[in-house]
Amino acid sequence: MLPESPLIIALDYASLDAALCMADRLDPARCRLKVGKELFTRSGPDVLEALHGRGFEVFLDLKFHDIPNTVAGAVQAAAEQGVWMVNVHASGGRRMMEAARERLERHGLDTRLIAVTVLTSLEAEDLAEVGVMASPAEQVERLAMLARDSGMDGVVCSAQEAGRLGELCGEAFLKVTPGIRPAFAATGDQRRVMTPAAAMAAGSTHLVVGRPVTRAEEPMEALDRIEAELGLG
Ligand SMILES: O=c1ccn([C@@H]2O[C@H](COP(=O)(O)O)[C@@H](O)[C@H]2O)c(=O)[nH]1
Repeated sequence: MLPESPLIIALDYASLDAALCMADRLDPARCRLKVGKELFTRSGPDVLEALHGRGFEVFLDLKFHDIPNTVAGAVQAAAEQGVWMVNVHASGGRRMMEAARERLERHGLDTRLIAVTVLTSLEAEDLAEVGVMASPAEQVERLAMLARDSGMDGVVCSAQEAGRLGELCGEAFLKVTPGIRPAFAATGDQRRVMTPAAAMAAGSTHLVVGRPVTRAEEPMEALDRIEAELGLG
């Protein structure tokens, strides 16, 4: 793995075969991979073993959100399967995040643990409908500071908030940003989006890219274009 590559490709596929077909076209020296709810629910831990066997570092994006004891157990289970990164929802609260952190420490597990702030598919009206009257930027700041104070290594946020979080939480605090949309890609269900180059300039530490690559007619060409935009390779 080239440590300077910020790219995490989201393997959002409905079968293990389809996911591995894409993984076999990718290079662990050029990107990390993300396994999310759909693929993990269909394939279970087998997908992690298969990707680790191919040399990839894996972000298990299951966004745990439950009572502290349950989330701590889930985070431990993920870490014991060797994933590079795992996440919880910051809105699960301080005690939940602290329990997850404490569990990893107690077992000597060094998996990165980050917290989702406000999903990149949400905008102000969506937050208002669920009773959050703050703007997305304000809510992201609130949850990011809580996540930092609860021992998280970083957060999932949109690139639009990354710069401000750098000021508030420091450069070393991870800003993992989905909602990455190169100029050639459709926005789809995402709302708080940015291009790859703009996201890096804004302070993202990692870029999560799914459909702009995985649903492209020529996925490798799409990845090449993103890397060229970032000056990689
Ligand atoms: O706030 C969030 C948190 C997670 N995601 C996940 O990232 C990818 C994005 O995929 P695209 O196809 O590039 O939109 C996807 O797996 C989401 O579950 C997010 O988009 N926003």
